Amino acid sequence: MQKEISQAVIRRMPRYYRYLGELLDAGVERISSNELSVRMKVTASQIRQDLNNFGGFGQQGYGYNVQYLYEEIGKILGLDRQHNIIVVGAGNMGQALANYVKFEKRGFMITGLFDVNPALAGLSVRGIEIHMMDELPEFVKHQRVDIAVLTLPKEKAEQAAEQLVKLGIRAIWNFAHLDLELPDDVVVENVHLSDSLMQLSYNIVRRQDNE
Ligand SMILES: NC(=O)c1ccc[n+]([C@@H]2O[C@H](COP(=O)([O-])OP(=O)(O)OC[C@H]3O[C@@H](n4cnc5c(N)ncnc54)[C@H](O)[C@@H]3O)[C@@H](O)[C@H]2O)c1
Repeated sequence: MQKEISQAVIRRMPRYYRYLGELLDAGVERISSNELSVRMKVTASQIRQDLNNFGGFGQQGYGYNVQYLYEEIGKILGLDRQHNIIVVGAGNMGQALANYVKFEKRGFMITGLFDVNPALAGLSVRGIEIHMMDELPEFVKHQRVDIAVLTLPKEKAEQAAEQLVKLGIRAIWNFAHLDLELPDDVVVENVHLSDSLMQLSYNIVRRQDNE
């Protein structure tokens, strides 16, 4: 059985991946955990500990091979395979996500948008068609869907998620403002930009109070 890795470690992985990608673009072939720690502002021991969860990857006296580490972390994060995505709720947020081309570079392919507003039927965003919700069962029957993105009003999110789960979708990237609770075999990532904004606000206030 695979060793269970803590979610805290997993949450740090995309950041390693991003930094290593930047190093690769800059032509850096190898890096020590000390150098990486200075760039990333985390301790070298944290980096070693994190990467040891997956078997290390470093060599004593050599450091890390950037290309190798980048690819290995990519595999850990499942970026070595294609994920087909549908977007449920083709309003501002849904269309903005569909317009973002960089997801494709990482293997996340948006294959369809879905909505209930008949005014959007048959329109497309960057060549990706907007379908009506009642077409969803047929779509899912013919096309593999790995992830559903929820960008519809909060009040409609729970019901839509249940429908998606019934249709066999096992991963949900939820942008609606509620924390979805779904069966254990469904993975959910709730994204709340406003949480991040409130965190920023807290730090602004704290700084002002200390001035
Ligand atoms: N998580 C975040 O950080 C974040 C940031 C911005 C917005 N949001 C949330 O994202 C959601 C969408 O925001 P928006 O600005 O794009 O809103 P919007 O009104 O522009 O778009 C919502 C779309 O969902 C469609 N819709 C309504 N009911 C539906 C259903 N049952 N099935 C499918 N589609 C349905 C509407 O017709 C509309 O096109 C909202 O819940 C909003 O609160 C979240």
